[in-house]
Amino acid sequence: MIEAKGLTKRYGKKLAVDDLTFSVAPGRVTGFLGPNGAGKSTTMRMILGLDNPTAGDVRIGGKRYTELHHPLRTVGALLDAKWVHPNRSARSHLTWMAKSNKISPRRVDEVLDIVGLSAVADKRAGGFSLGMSQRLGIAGALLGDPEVLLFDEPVNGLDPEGILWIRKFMHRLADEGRTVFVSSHLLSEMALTASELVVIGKGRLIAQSSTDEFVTRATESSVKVRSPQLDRLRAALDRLGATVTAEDDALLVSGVSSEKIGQLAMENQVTLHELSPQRGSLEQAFMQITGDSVEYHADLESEAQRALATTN
Ligand SMILES: Nc1ncnc2c1ncn2[C@@H]1O[C@H](COP(=O)(O)OP(=O)(O)OP(=O)(O)O)[C@@H](O)[C@H]1O
Repeated sequence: MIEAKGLTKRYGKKLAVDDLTFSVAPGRVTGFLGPNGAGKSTTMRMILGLDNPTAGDVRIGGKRYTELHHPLRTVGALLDAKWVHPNRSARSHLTWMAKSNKISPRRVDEVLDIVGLSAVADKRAGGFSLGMSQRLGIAGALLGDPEVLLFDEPVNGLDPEGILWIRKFMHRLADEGRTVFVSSHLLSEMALTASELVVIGKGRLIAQSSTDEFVTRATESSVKVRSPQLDRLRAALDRLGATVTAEDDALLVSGVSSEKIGQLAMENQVTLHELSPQRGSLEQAFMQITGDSVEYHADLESEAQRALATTN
């Protein structure tokens, strides 16, 4: 469990992280979304004790990072996959990490196996592809068998196979009951990977909710209706004040729930061939929410606060 309360970081005049309060629960993958410069890396660095908050605090399992006796056994992180010394082999890099954290050298072979690098364990890390480097970084994060894992943009630059591997791996870690917090600006990827989202913009919290809720709340929801008596249904919808658009042999209705449309159809003896709520994509939701419109920001911030109030 990660809990941030009023987390704030100021660099000179720049407020990089502004009063962030959110929590990340175990047993699921939580995505950390925000446009470039939103403050994701700064937040992750504060979780890991690499930067001190200007105000507020962030705890892992109730403790600040600096209070953890064996940090690597509590929290593992992949921040930058390319920080490994290029002349070191994967095994010697991990052995060095294990030694300096009092972790049994046996664990090195275990994590190499978990991430599928056993066959290249003695090769120079400098010759690794990005995908292999990411796996090595993840092996390092797993060394202490930690409950909490942080990944900063883990799929950046990976090919589809590498992306799929990371996605499945995150799910596996969450299924093992771990807390998995992963930042990305690849929204469609997050929609497939994360079941929960923490969304920030300009250092501030915009939303914390399930991925489904986030998309439904942020994109205009409409309902597609097909019927052999569309004209009659349309007239009834017009009387109700719904917004109706004709689309091929169907109507797209917004402002009225699918339940209400079904009820209306029955009351007007209209046969329905389709009644399907249309969902927006995570991209649409994200662009709408983090777009530059100040008014919209204000709206969603209060909406986010309401959402938080109901979950607290
Ligand atoms: N050490 C620093 N000194 C001054 N400003 C900083 C420092 N680190 C970050 N910033 C600024 O703080 C803001 C947040 O940066 P941060 O890297 O946390 O964002 P991010 O969401 O991770 O962005 P990206 O997706 O581009 O990595 C940016 O405006 C950045 O320029």
